[in-house]
Amino acid sequence: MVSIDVWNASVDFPIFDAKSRSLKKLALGKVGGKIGSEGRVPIIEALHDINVSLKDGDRVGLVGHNGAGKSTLLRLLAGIYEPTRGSSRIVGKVAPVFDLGVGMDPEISGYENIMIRGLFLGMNRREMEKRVDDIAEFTELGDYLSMPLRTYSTGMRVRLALGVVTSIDPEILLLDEGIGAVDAAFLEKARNRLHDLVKRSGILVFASHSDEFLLELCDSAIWMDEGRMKAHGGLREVLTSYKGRDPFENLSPEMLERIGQSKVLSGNGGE
Ligand SMILES: Nc1ncnc2c1ncn2[C@@H]1O[C@H](COP(=O)(O)OP(=O)(O)OP(=O)(O)O)[C@@H](O)[C@H]1O
Repeated sequence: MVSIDVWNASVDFPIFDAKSRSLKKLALGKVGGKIGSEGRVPIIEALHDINVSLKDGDRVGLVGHNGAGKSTLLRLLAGIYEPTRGSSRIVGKVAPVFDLGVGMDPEISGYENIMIRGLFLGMNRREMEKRVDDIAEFTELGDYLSMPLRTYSTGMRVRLALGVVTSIDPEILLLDEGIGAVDAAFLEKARNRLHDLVKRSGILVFASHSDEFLLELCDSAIWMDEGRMKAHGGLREVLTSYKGRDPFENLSPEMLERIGQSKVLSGNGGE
């Protein structure tokens, strides 16, 4: 059984080379975590007193302004960051998808990169060998898959990365919004694969600024603000408080169909 538990966790980043004048300016800014200082070294408190308990089947969206702590929280949930204070326990294999390009080697071929990236995301060689033809077909890269990755355009790299990411079987899937950067036509094609991926995942946590993606993939949400959890609950209610308007209003008929009528009617994502 997969689960993530975080108790009273904080994550600090001490900044050893900060300049005092620019720091004053930052403290007045609207975005980012809280900057304090212990002794002479300024500390960015990226996360403060976080309590989360996630179990199999949870699909959680992470929302909040730039610098609110979403990516840091994802890294804490992945076990990449240890809490500076408090504690956490992660049960299950984590697939962290923070940057589609991570784990790609420009000097080796597309085929070899499919393998390497799959291993990085927790699959084994046999599992990847079974999937490679399907991924190759999805990317539509044809003979390019035998060429070194450095010869690819940005969009071609994203196709490859999305092909691999959507082929894995994750117990805990942690997604940062990089997937939003793909061109619309290809994203449309990736959409079904993305849905299937989420269906196969035990736990999903997805940081995104896109209502549309959140509505499609999540049913609950956490609102981060200055490193704190400002709200945690049903997707509709959290998005409404965060945005100041109901995201379910004025949805296009296609969108309504995509996210499912029951989710809209239940109001809180069926919680
Ligand atoms: N490695 C780091 N060193 C120092 N400070 C950091 C580091 N990573 C994040 N921070 C700080 O922690 C705070 C939270 O950053 P984080 O990247 O988690 O925000 P975010 O909500 O993901 O933002 P965005 O929506 O802009 O991606 C910010 O104030 C940021 O400056």
